[in-house]
Amino acid sequence: MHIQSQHFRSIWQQANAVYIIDQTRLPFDFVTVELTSLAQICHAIRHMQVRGAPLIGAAAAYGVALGIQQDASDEHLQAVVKQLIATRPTAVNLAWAAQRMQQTLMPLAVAQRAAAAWLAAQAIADEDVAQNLAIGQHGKALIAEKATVDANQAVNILTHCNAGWLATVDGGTALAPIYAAHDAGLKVHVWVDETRPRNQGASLTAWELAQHGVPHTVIADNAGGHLMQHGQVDLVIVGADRVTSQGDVCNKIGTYLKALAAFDQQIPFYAAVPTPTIDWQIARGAEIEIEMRDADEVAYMQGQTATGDIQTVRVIPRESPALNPAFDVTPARLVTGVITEHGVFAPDQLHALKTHSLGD
Ligand SMILES: CSC[C@@H](O)[C@@H](O)C(=O)COP(=O)(O)O
Repeated sequence: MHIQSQHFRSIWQQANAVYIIDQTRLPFDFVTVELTSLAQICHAIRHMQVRGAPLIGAAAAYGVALGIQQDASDEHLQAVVKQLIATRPTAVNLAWAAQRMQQTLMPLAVAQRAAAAWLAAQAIADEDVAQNLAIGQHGKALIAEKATVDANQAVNILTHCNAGWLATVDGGTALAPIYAAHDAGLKVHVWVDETRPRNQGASLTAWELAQHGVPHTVIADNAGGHLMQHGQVDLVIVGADRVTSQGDVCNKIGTYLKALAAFDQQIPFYAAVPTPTIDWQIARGAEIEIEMRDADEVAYMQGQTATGDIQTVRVIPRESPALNPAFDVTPARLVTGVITEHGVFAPDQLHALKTHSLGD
């Protein structure tokens, strides 16, 4: 069976447990995991069994629900929220979702909170799916504009990291317009950046696109600029972990270099994000905390041997240190537009969304 977003969400609740797809096992094994405690949710977020800004937001919401089942007092609820927010610093959806859970639950009687928490988490998950569907429709129009130049030629879209349905509850952000265009019969082809060090592009985006039947090619992270120079990229669409109020885009490390090359080649560069990814508290991308992850993620790579075994191998000298900043910031001046569930906005027009999102 081809596994597509319509068969699975990337996270779901059943009885008093939460289920996820273990993304550290893809593309080789499709494994679902049952999580029954706050500690297990925190571990899954930290170790990237679940990852992607919208998905870790939803995971945090379900984590609050799991964390308060035995004790829903004010003190414990606040401690649970704090613990979840500490798991990863950069994607703002995590703090947004945990804080929204707290704001929803605090006014309720303590005895009502455990049950209400499941409903509140479910609402966050459902909203994410609806937002991504809308992003898909708005972004599809941008792809369709490119397709009208020559309907027989595929529109070539470059993406970085994984911002597909696996990075969200369902539907994806950067991949939502691509799925919508492909499903509507438009010819698309996706250049998939491998996205070292964790290879979310090579392992996850490529897997998703293959399952969905979307034509794509995996490229080394360094190939994008060359392809742009040779007219082989029509537009770039990436996701984001946080977008500031003035439109600076924080996304997986390496995104900035793609934006620079796209700008130089006058290729449109879009970030696709649901509004919970916009941080209205921060104007400048320099204010965002960039997660520094374990250097071993750079020093080692995981792969499958010809006989099917999964192996982890070291790829740098034993004596060489490594550094692993997980995200970078693309300044607003390099960003053509931000594709949201409410439409496409130039970075300097994003503020028009503020009342919308805060009112949500
Ligand atoms: C949809 S989130 C934006 C993505 O492009 C990407 O940066 C991302 O998935 C976050 O990275 P990860 O470190 O895998 O959680």
